[in-house]
Amino acid sequence: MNTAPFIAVEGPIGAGKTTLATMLSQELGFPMISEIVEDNPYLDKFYDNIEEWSFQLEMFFLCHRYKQLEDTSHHFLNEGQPVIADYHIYKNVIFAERTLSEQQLNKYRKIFHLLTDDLPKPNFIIYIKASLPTLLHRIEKRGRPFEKKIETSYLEQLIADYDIAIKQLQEADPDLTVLTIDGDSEDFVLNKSDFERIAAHVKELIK
Ligand SMILES: Nc1ncnc2c1ncn2[C@@H]1O[C@H](COP(=O)(O)OP(=O)(O)OP(=O)(O)O)[C@@H](O)[C@H]1O
Ligand SMILES: Nc1nc(=O)c2ncn([C@H]3C[C@H](O)[C@@H](CO)O3)c2[nH]1
Repeated sequence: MNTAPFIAVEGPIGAGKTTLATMLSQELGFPMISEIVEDNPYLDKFYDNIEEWSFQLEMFFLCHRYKQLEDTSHHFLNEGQPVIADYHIYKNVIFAERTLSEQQLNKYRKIFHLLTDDLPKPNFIIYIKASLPTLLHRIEKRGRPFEKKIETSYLEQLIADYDIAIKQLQEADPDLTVLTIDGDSEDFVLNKSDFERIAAHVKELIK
């Protein structure tokens, strides 16, 4: 079990996870681990045809995150070095439940548990909640070509899935601290005082 702070920034697609995790990593001086996007060979295909490519994509994310968290455990957390990540490993399940068929999901769950049960889990989650218009605006602003195919209904479902999942994680682990940020009203990119308030809150929590 890791005792050093392990912070995960979470929230639906485009909520600002990577942006906030990067800013906090600089502010706190913690190394950051970040998910693979541009070099992911399946994302483009997946958004073209979710049914056809979901198993490949979910397995790709799972294997990539597994390796990253194993390395993080060896090199940082086991050495008492705090870490910040722009994802929580449970994100795999949130997406898999939304994208896989029942049969695929049964197989996936077994592999997920085999791979992740003994991995270090974050003791802090910064959950960026944001509404559909905010997410659509940020995804458009970021301009990844393959994300132009994202359906509004998919995003809407993920917003609801995230609320449920964060609650479940909290209920399952009394030692987990969740800091929820209103991504619609708090603008940590353009408003310096918003970021300073979030950073001060995080510093207080991990003291
Ligand atoms: N609080 C904010 N105010 C304004 N713009 C923001 C804010 N947070 C993020 N952005 C912008 O929104 C876009 C998406 O942010 P980012 O890539 O950090 O999201 P993400 O949650 O990591 O996305 P993904 O789920 O795809 O990994 C970026 O262009 C970023 O600059
Ligand atoms: N299906 C699916 N499963 C995941 O575990 C997952 N993690 C991230 N993503 C998508 C969201 C962004 O478009 C892009 C970058 O975060 O990748 C995922 N998609």
